[in-house]
Amino acid sequence: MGAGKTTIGKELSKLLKCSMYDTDVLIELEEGTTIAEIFANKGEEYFRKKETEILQRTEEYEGIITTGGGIISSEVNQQLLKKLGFTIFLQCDPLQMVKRIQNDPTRPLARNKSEREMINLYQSRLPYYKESADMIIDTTNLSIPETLKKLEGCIQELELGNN
Ligand SMILES: Nc1ncnc2c1ncn2[C@@H]1O[C@H](COP(=O)(O)OP(=O)(O)OP(=O)(O)O)[C@@H](O)[C@H]1O
Ligand SMILES: O=C(O)C1=C[C@@H](O)[C@@H](O)[C@H](O)C1
Ligand SMILES: [Mg+2]
Repeated sequence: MGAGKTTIGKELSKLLKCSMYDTDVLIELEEGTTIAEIFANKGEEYFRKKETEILQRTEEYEGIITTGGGIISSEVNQQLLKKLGFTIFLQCDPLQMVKRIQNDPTRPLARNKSEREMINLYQSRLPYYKESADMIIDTTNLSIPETLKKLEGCIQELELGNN
């Protein structure tokens, strides 16, 4: 959460001239309300069910799919991520992410949480992020343009390796 998936995904899609879909945005569009409202009125379990449905449906989409930070929390999503495409994990020092998102009202799991609780959530997810990734990009201390440049370089290397 707060690693920059949506921000970087959007920029990368402009650079690569391809489509970009964000699972959080798709959920909000389909539900006609915000994630904060979904969590408040229907609960996290409902949100997670919707998230899996939307992730499954991205099989039909071409381009960049950016996901919610908790997408790897379920085994079914982990399997889907492996199956659906090439998965990139934007790794970042958790303290940097906490600073960006702590108490952000749009992120229900970041509200009223201490720094320690946020870091614990990240640590509990970390093995699954790593297992689900085809490529890991460390973005710690990188600005948005620097992250984009690093990502672009890694993708180019990969394309050269595949040719
Ligand atoms: N490398 C970066 N350096 C500084 N700020 C950044 C960086 N990447 C993203 N941000 C900022 O951090 C905030 C969170 O970014 P973003 O919404 O892209 O994260 P996310 O990974 O999509 O989070 P979520 O898992 O909640 O969807 C935004 O305000 C964004 O501008
Ligand atoms: O890390 C998480 O569990 C979340 C991250 C966001 O992208 C949203 O999907 C939602 O706020 C939950
Ligand atoms: Mg996002």
